[in-house]
Amino acid sequence: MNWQTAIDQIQLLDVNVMKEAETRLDQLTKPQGSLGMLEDLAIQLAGIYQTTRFHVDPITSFVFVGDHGITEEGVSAFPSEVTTQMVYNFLHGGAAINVLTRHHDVLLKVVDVGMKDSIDNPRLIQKKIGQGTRNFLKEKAMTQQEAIEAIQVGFDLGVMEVENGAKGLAIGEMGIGNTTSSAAIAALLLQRSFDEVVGRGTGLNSEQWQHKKEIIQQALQFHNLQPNDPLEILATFGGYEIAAMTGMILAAAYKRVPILLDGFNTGASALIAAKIEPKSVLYMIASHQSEEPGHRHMLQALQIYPLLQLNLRLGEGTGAILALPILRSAQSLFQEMATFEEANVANKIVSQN
Ligand SMILES: Cc1cc2ncn([C@H]3O[C@H](COP(=O)(O)O)[C@@H](O)[C@H]3O)c2cc1C
Ligand SMILES: O=C(O)c1cccnc1
Repeated sequence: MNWQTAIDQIQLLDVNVMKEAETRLDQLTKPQGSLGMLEDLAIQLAGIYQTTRFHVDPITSFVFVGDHGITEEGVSAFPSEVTTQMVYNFLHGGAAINVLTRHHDVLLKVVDVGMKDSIDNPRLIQKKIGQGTRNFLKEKAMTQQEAIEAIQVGFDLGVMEVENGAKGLAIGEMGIGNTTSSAAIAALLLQRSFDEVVGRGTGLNSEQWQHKKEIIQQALQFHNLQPNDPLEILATFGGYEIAAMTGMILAAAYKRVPILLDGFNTGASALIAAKIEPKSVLYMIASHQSEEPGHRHMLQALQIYPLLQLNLRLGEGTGAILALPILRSAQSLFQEMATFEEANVANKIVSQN
């Protein structure tokens, strides 16, 4: 299915099931609202799945990989070769996302959407659209057609995963230089200052951070785009992996499953998805708030609230998997707690006089 056609079918959450969930939550043996955001989560999940008997497992975690031409400008603390080196690490099971997905029983899939190099390994899903993006200080990172195709990659993988039984999707990325792409997207879409949305990525010092801000400022001036054309913004400043994650978000909304976001780069994909189809936001779960300063502003603009704040600044989908126990807990509490009536617990304050 073409994603541009499919998104017209994205629906709102089921408000009737959400009301049913809310009523049940208020009958459970706890003061009303005392499970805080876990209650909001249970209600959101019921609305997404259109049933109060929802199950969030199995969840599949995707890492989308792409290289970035903007690395020529010295915007990352690491050389761009690290993208490929980390893909070998993913394939051998040694990266943080490998450990977390193993620990939490989640299937991990790694997708080459736009690496410079190619790795011939059956465990790497081959969906290369281009060999790294172009340097967006000088030209558009991708053509609109490339961006559309990269969105389709993520969309198709998401749809297929849900059709094969996944009840939820988690996204993450690997691509040296991609926080520069995401910061440019955020600066434009959020209309915020460079100090607010440009961070230190993998660990720039103050001088390098200043340089990164200047590069982004120059690039924004050079392309001079308006904030109302998400595809053009994505093509100009984005990456193949950022586009593919946008596609997977749209697929989750289309197939009515939750999409667990991670940090700053998934946030950029989410901003683009929200501009393309605002209803997609209803299916998003903000797992955590990253150390990248712009992430907070992204989540605020999307009006989604992070479950965790662990000072993570890694990516790969790590924060998404760390939030999974909270989703599972929300589900179990909602479905297994006794009601006041079942447990014979008084649910009204007894007057003292
Ligand atoms: C060893 C290593 C593992 C990573 N895993 C994720 N990232 C993260 O850092 C990169 C973005 O930061 P910047 O824009 O500063 O290059 C992305 O690949 C992101 O996923 C990593 C970075 C490194 C160095
Ligand atoms: O917030 C993130 O996900 C992040 C931060 C720094 C580098 N890469 C990713």
